[in-house]
Amino acid sequence: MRAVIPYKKENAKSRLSPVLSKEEREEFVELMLRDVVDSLLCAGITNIDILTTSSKGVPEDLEVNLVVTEPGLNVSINEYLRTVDEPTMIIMADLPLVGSSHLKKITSFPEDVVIVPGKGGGTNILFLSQPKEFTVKYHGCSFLSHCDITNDLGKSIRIFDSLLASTDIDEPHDIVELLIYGDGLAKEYVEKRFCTETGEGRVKISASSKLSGFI
Ligand SMILES: Nc1nc2c(ncn2[C@@H]2O[C@H](COP(=O)(O)OP(=O)(O)OP(=O)(O)O)[C@@H](O)[C@H]2O)c(=O)[nH]1
Ligand SMILES: C[C@H](OP(=O)(O)O)C(=O)O
Repeated sequence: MRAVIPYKKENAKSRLSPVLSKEEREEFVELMLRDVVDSLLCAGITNIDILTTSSKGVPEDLEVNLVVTEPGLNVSINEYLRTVDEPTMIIMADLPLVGSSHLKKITSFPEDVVIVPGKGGGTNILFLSQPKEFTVKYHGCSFLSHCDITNDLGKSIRIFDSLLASTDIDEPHDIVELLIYGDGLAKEYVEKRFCTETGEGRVKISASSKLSGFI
């Protein structure tokens, strides 16, 4: 079994630009990557490929294999899948709330394809028992696309339903979940910059006292 993490550091997480500078986002995405790698290793998944647009963006101390590709998420993953012959987990780098217990559970299901939905119709994790046959289609409503692709292949499917595994950190309000439920490096990073604001309705983030203003 192996895992592949698509990873682009350059100008990462542009949707967080209202609350983090380019340098901060690039620092933050690296910490989220470290959290994801840590969860994989804790789950016993040690064969980890990072599919990256530049080897310079990946910390040298991580125990991973680098696969450097041209930009383009779908094309690079689909090329990669043609080269693998064992069950493969495609896991995004922006999942600091995913824990080893989720990953162990995901790899224990008997279905051909396990999908962890992402917020807003995305796909956070795809676990493929036969990756060579599968073609991914990220962006748009990729969750439904991946269900359709699985059905068209005549494969069985399991949807893994989990708040923490389904929370990808894309937009400023996602940082609330990281502040509440996180326990890794990415959580430490946001704790220094933001705090939670409680009132009526959902918890919000605001800039911590060292920074100014509400978000
Ligand atoms: N290898 C590779 N990975 C990518 C590419 N684009 C995004 N990724 C990774 O794919 C995953 C999901 O991407 P997004 O959530 O859209 O992340 P992003 O592109 O940094 O964020 P936005 O700029 O806000 O869209 C993350 O792990 C990214 O690091 C790419 O062109 N190539
Ligand atoms: C890559 C994309 O990520 P999102 O933009 O939903 O974070 C998806 O899951 O299809």
